[in-house]
Amino acid sequence: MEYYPAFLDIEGKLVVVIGGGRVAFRKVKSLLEAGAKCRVVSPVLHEGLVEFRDNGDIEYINDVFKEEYLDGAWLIVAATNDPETQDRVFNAAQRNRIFCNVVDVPSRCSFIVPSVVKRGALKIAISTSGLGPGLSKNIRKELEKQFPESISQYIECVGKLRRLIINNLKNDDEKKRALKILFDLKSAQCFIDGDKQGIRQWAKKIGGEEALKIVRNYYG
Ligand SMILES: C[C@@]1(CC(=O)O)C2=NC(=C\c3[nH]c(c(CCC(=O)O)c3CC(=O)O)Cc3[nH]c(c(CC(=O)O)c3CCC(=O)O)/C=C3\N/C(=C\2)[C@@H](CCC(=O)O)[C@]3(C)CC(=O)O)/[C@H]1CCC(=O)O
Ligand SMILES: NC(=O)c1ccc[n+]([C@@H]2O[C@H](COP(=O)([O-])OP(=O)(O)OC[C@H]3O[C@@H](n4cnc5c(N)ncnc54)[C@H](O)[C@@H]3O)[C@@H](O)[C@H]2O)c1
Repeated sequence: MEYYPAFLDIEGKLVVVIGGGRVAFRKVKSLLEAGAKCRVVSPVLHEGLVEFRDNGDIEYINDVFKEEYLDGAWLIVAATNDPETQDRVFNAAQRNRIFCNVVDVPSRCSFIVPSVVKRGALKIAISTSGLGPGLSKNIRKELEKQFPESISQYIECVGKLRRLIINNLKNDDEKKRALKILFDLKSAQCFIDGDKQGIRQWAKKIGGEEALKIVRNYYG
């Protein structure tokens, strides 16, 4: 299967999760982190989901799957341990043209969930197209070592400096030159190492005093 990778704006949109076990909990957790509204349908709930329910983080329906519970969904996750229910959820989703993740049958997923390295605005999504989810997880752990938390500040700086370049430099060649320096990965290493002098030199080359002011907010 050749998948089309994309990042979804799921903020405030309803995702219906059928099933309330460990896998449902993992999917709900990441959906909530992305700002989705979650409706969980299951007669039994994993302890993490009980906590979400008690905190008012999810809408909980204490019942077995019924098609009407899919009303209003942008996405559906079928995370039960019952193959017949998984089939019914998938068929209803197909009929209604709603993307559906069937956690135990890759061939019945109209979307699959990647493993994700999260470093502020930087998200590195990893998938094996369903061949080895455990491998995706281990690749994530390796990449997390290469991209420590401090890289989040670098990404924030890059965003601000890029706006500065776009707003201030009208000459195409100058803009290109500044963007090339901006995106040079050597500067990422300066942030990882806490190399203030390197960061200042980088900023100065990009946009002089104005750029320096921006990075000073992060590194004095
Ligand atoms: C990435 C991650 C995202 C997430 O779930 O948030 C994710 N699975 C994760 C972990 C994980 N899943 C499984 C294990 C045990 C080891 C192993 O089997 O490998 C572990 C490891 C663990 O739990 O430690 C078992 C498993 N998974 C699927 C099946 C069904 C099958 O393959 O037939 C079975 C067998 C069930 C059984 O045996 O009954 C199916 C899928 N799992 C996917 C995603 C999609 C493909 C992703 C890709 O393209 O790589 C896909 C197709 C559908 C989907 O779920 O979207 C998350 C890691 C998050 C992280 O920590 O970074
Ligand atoms: N995709 C993945 O990442 C992944 C990882 C591990 C396992 N799995 C597979 O995912 C499935 C779920 O795993 P789990 O560990 O969460 O299982 P689990 O047994 O902990 O949970 C299953 C849940 O489904 C609910 N349920 C059963 N029938 C239902 C129905 N008709 N309507 C609503 N809810 C119903 C149960 O109440 C329970 O809460 C299993 O088939 C497992 O093999 C997938």
